[in-house]
Order: sequence, then C-alpha cells, then structure tokens
Amino acid sequence: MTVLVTGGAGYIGSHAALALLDGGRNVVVLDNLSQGYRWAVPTGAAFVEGDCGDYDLVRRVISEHDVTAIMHFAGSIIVPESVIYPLEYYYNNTVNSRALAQAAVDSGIEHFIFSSTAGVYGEPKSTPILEDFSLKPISPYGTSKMMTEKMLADAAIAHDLRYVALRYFNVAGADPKGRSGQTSRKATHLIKIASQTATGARPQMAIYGEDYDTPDGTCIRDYIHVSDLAKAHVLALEYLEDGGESDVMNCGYGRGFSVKEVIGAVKRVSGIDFAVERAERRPGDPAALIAAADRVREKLGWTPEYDDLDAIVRHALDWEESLKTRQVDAA
Ligand SMILES: NC(=O)c1ccc[n+]([C@@H]2O[C@H](COP(=O)([O-])OP(=O)(O)OC[C@H]3O[C@@H](n4cnc5c(N)ncnc54)[C@H](O)[C@@H]3O)[C@@H](O)[C@H]2O)c1
Ligand SMILES: O=c1ccn([C@@H]2O[C@H](COP(=O)(O)OP(=O)(O)O[C@H]3O[C@H](CO)[C@@H](O)[C@H](O)[C@H]3O)[C@@H](O)[C@H]2O)c(=O)[nH]1
Repeated sequence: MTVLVTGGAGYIGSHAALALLDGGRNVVVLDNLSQGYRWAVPTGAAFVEGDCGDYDLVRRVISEHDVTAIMHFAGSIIVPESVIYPLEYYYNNTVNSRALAQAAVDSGIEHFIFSSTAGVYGEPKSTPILEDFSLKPISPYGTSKMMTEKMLADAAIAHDLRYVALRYFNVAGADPKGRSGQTSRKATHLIKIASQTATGARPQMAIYGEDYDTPDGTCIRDYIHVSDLAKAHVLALEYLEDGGESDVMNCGYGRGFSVKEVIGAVKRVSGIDFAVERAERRPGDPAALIAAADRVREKLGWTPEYDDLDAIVRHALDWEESLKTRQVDAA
C-alpha cells in the first residue's frame, strides 16, 4: 500500500511526503521537475520523473508501486503568471488533473487528496471565509483549481472515488528538522521573499500597497506552517480510509497578519533591519483573506503545532540559510 504524491519534488508535496514517511507509509513521488528538485524528494520515497497528465505512466506507476491513494500537488502556482498564460494554467492544472483522475478511477483508486487554494473564493464578501461561500475566482489559476474541484465532485458521484480538496491559505515556513523548505525558482511569496532579503539573497524588498482598508493599510493573510498543512493531508487520508465522505476544507489558522506585521517578524527573528520599499498595489490582491478553519479541525481532528508567526519565520529563515550551501538551480 503506497501513496502516490504528485509534485512531491516541490515545496508542499515534499513536506507531505515527509509526513507520510514519518507515519510509516510507503510513498512514490511523480514529478516532472519543471519546478521541483530531485534532491527535494525525501529519502525513503521512490521517485518517478514524469508528468501527472501522462495517463499510461500514471497507470503503470499505480500498478508497479501498489498505489492505493493519491495526493495531488503537481501544478502551476503563480497567480500573475496565470493571467499572462491562462491556457498553460488550464492545461497543467485542469487538463492534467483530469487525466490523473481518469487514471485513478480506471485503476480503482478510491482515495484522492487535492491541493486547492483560497484563490477559488476570489474577493470574499467577508472574512473569515467559510467553505460554502460562493466560488468566484478572479484569476485563471483560481479558476483552474475550482474546475478540478468540480471534476472531482462529479467523478465522486459517478465512481467509487472519494476525495478531500484542501483549500490552502498562505503556506509558509519549512520542516522544523531542516529536511525540506521552499526552494521555488520564481519565489513570489511574502515570507520567502522577506527571508531571502534578511539572509542577503536579495538587496531589498517591496510592500505592494499601503492603502488597503486594513488597520495598517497593508494586506492581511492567514499564514499556515507547511508542516501543519502536511499533517492535515495525512489526516485527510485517514479520514477517507475510515469511510469519510468527500469534502472540501479550508486550511488556515483562522487569524491573519498584515504584510507589515510579517516583515516586522522577519526583522525581529533574524535581527536584521533590511531595506523595504513602498510599491504600488499588486493587481488582484484582496485586502484580507482569513480562513474559517473549524471544519478541518472538527472533521479531521487537526490540531496545529506551529500556529506562531515567529516559529514560521524562524523555520523559513533557517531553510534560507541552508540553501546557501545547495545548488538550487541544478535539478
Ligand atoms: N504555495 C502556496 O502558498 C499554495 C497555496 C495554495 C495552493 N497551493 C497548491 O499546492 C500545490 C503545491 O504547491 P507548491 O507551493 O509546493 O509548488 P511547487 O512549485 O514547489 O511544487 C509543484 C511541483 O509540481 C511539479 N509539477 C508541476 N507540474 C507538473 C506536472 N504536470 N507533472 C508532474 N509534476 C509537475 C513541479 O516540478 C513541482 O515540483 C500546487 O498545486 C499549488 O497550486 C500552493
Ligand atoms: O514581495 C512581496 C510579496 C508579497 N507581498 C504582499 O504579501 C501578501 C501575500 O502575498 P503572497 O505571499 O504572494 O501570497 P498571496 O498572493 O496571498 O497568494 C498565496 O496564497 C493564496 C491563498 O491565500 C494561494 O492561492 C496562492 O497560490 C499563494 O501564492 C500580498 O498582499 C502581497 O501583495 C508584498 O507586499 N511584497
């Protein structure tokens, strides 16, 4: 019995693979290394280089590795890029997910965990955001994820597949044991960028907009530690194995920090007063995104360990330091 982790050479998938291995499960990672790194695949996991949209390959991997469940992380993740290249995003996130789901159904896989996003809500009518708020994504990225959620919902009605779509809020931090972290070639995430600036990989950074309708004028987000998120995936799999119904669940802590508060935390924890510029608003940024996070706690029994901004930042900084000794551009 093995879990197939697509995108397991990437940031979140590698942490989920670690959590599965730590729990004594077998893991096979399928990743095309378009963004991830071979070295990021945890020791102990089997690795297949290839595309999650390659139906025949997925069927073969499922059969050869005795796969009984799929965690699907592979995808393209940069919101502004999805506005410029929408058809690439629909292909990689929706068309390839369809092929993967087809291979899963045809192979008799019954348990499927999908990486969705708070981006499916678009500009929410209010916060905290409940799972049953209407889905009105404002980017091709968000729409590509919403479409995959809908496909899974329909497939789950027609077939023996059951799924959990986890809608992540802002994922940050790194494995507390230093085994993995965020290495993306094209970093856009606030805590990653602030950590790179603190550790000298960037000369300065910018705050995108100080005129939002928030207490300090900067955007508020719900930052969740990647290891807590990885744990939610393991619990979601156990939930399905115990007969749980298909569902969607927000993954966040239910509280938010502003961009200025995050930068303040990175300066405080690192002890470095790095340069921060003001910049224009970034298109498509909602003022505040905070999860209503009751469902994941109640249904999965999820209890976060790292609901502490300074701990998230500490782990992100430690990982950034450790990257100085790695060849991150060599896959
Ligand atoms: N990082 C976040 O804050 C965040 C928030 C919400 C949702 N998500 C979702 O979580 C998932 C993982 O994100 P991440 O931050 O770890 O990104 P990442 O880029 O670090 O990892 C994605 C991995 O998928 C691989 N990949 C991409 N397309 C593939 C394909 N067609 N076949 C096989 N492998 C492929 C890449 O090489 C990479 O290793 C994505 O689906 C993303 O949309 C991320
Ligand atoms: O150098 C930077 C980077 C970011 N920000 C701001 O920081 C906030 C958070 O930005 P970022 O870390 O890029 O995350 P989001 O744009 O909120 O998007 C993330 O979180 C979403 C869920 O909330 C996911 O859907 C996306 O995939 C994921 O990238 C936003 O207000 C940004 O404008 C800055 O001011 N300066």
